[in-house]
Amino acid sequence: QRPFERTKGINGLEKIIVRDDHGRSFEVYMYGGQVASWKNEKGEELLVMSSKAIFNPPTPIRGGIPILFPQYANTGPLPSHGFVRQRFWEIDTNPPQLPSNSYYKAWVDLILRSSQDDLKIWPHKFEYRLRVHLGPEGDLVLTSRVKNTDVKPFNFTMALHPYFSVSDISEIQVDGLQNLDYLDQLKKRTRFTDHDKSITFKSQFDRIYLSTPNDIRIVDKKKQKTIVVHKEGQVDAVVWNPWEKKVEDLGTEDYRRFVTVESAAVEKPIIVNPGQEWKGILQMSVVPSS
Ligand SMILES: O=P(O)(O)OC[C@H]1O[C@H](O)[C@H](O)[C@@H](O)[C@@H]1O
Repeated sequence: QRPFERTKGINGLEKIIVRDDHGRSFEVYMYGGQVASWKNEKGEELLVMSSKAIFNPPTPIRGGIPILFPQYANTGPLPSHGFVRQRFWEIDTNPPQLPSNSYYKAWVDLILRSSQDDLKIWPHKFEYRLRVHLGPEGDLVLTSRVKNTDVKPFNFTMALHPYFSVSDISEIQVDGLQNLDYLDQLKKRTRFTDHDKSITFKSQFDRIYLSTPNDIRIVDKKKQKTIVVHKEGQVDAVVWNPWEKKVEDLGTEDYRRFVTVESAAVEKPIIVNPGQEWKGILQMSVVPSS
């Protein structure tokens, strides 16, 4: 394994920096296990951090890739989006092997175990293992493994919430979600079917697409790039842009620079039996397009 660098980030919060041999890199904060940066070989940042992000626990960090677990949004009794984005994760020094272990060149393994306090709000013992790695082409991959270390089954909803950098929100389109059902979060999660050829953005947008294909594309004509979002083990996808809606810790013009396309499990909670493990993959790559 390439050694990773453990250093102090904003406000003294600890972060890990991982680089590969081609000059690509990513950064993960121990707080939230949250990826805060992903750069290609030219040093270009591919994710967005809010210009007003607050690096002060227990406030969640606005930007990068928050992990929303064990509850997506306010779909249950927990605080919105669960609590792991507000916990301090640890380095996983002895992670169980993944099938494709030899393929990893630049990676880090983190772990979060439920604490006594967590058990008071969500009474299920778990271990959440997160591997973040750079693939051979500079793609960023998050492998999540959630183990039930308790004596009874539990279920959860979740999402990985990347703030993808785009040239301009009004210039991009999202492809791969045509003819699917979605829950419109701006209409009390009413169910509709999307008959548009592709998604474009003209105002606030907040939808949970249900049982989607594995690949979704964010086409950015201005940048001549396409971001491919590939997901496994999480059947839904959330697409969000707040537009003019006031978000406390987001700069007023920040919404123009990002879109979130989230790998999610919302409609059908994931059930994990005692001693068993759920695995999900989110792979993000940027490819040229005309
Ligand atoms: O403000 P947060 O709790 O970080 O949530 C940010 C956003 O997350 C998701 O994308 C939801 O679909 C949105 O409804 C929500 O506004």
